[in-house]
Amino acid sequence: MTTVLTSQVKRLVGELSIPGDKSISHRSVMFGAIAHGKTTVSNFLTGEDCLSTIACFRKLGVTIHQHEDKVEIIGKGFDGLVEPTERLDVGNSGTTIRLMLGILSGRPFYAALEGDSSIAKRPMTRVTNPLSQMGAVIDGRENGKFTPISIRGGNLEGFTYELPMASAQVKSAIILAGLQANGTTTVIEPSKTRDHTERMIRQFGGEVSVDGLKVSVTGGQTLQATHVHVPGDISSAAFFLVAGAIVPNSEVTMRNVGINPSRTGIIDVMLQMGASLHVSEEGKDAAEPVADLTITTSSLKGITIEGDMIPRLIDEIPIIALLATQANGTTVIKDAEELKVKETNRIDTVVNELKKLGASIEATDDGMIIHGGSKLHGGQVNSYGDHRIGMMLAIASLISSEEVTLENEEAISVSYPMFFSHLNKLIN
Ligand SMILES: O=C(O)C1=C[C@@H](OP(=O)(O)O)[C@@H](O)[C@H](O)C1
Ligand SMILES: C=C(OP(=O)(O)O)C(=O)O
Repeated sequence: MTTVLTSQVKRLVGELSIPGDKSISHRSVMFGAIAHGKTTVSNFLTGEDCLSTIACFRKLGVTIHQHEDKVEIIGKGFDGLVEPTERLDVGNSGTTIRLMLGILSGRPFYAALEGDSSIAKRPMTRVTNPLSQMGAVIDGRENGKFTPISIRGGNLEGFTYELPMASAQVKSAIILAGLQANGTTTVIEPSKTRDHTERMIRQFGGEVSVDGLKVSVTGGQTLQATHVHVPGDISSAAFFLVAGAIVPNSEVTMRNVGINPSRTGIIDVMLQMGASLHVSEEGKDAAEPVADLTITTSSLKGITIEGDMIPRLIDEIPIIALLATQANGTTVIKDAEELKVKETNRIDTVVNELKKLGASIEATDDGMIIHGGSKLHGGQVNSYGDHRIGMMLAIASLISSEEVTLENEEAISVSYPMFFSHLNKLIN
């Protein structure tokens, strides 16, 4: 679908309640399914990715009731999962397929997994290799590299694995397998990635040991059902943080946003660039910290973003690139090769689409260089089916001097179905 976006907006003012965190919503269903008893979830994200996770676990025999953002999962432990009679369709969701492979690797049955045309291009050996080493039998297209993937789980042996890339999905898949393995499983990360899986193991009464970049679990633990209140998604809030910073005379407040330190790179980077961003009313929402965020328009300066900062803001790089087009000076983003294996190659799509609107931006092997101070003009842009690219372009349009049309706008409902209604609330 093609849509005409709103351009030349004078100011954004108001308050938003940001929908639930996508990573935590996926995990709430998965942990609810492998725990014993009735897990209840509130503020669940009803984005398409999380609905795919619910659909897959129903096919694995789990009873799940969902009404809007309330979910109930009747868990019967790992042993309660049954062989699915149909393929498991993960839609557009990398988190669903990779974490689910971790769970299935210890189950004594066969399952086949597939997703959409974007999932078909995303690398799976990063999870299938370590899970095979632990004892699962996995195959897939092109010698196991891509979907469709088939898996027959089995008796797993714990091991120690050094992650070749900073990936919370791979870390989580191995930990979920480790919970079913003989002995101890240890994952060593190159940089700290989001730790929602580790936090959730504890929330469900399990044990996990974390020592710097080393995470270990012992197999055979029994997890107990609990209540999960999902905090607002900082990756969704990021679009309005940037919008509030670059649309003149704006002031936007977002309530109850998750501020887990493994996710707050966007806050650190915006403050370093000179954004007027205020973090208040900090509290702890069960296992995860939350806060209210207020952004007002300010002048910004270019910076370098690299190293351990990258995993802390990996999904925010498209919107940070837009922010950088409005800063004084140059912003350099390095060490972000992982962007090439997301819903699209996000180095290429960000650079190509922002160029169409007049940005001065170039791709590098591991990131991009953005020269600030660009006046954006109108044009026809495309999300290429990538929700974060679609939302970044909708925010770019707010400061464009002419009409911007967006192709494949529907991708946005993967992570933020109410994105346009929230945006319109701030415009009016
Ligand atoms: O574990 C998770 O919930 C996620 C981890 C990240 O992916 P990688 O692990 O591939 O970096 C992130 O990009 C994705 O949106 C969600
Ligand atoms: C990369 C993302 O998600 P996933 O890997 O779950 O598809 C994302 O939401 O930006």
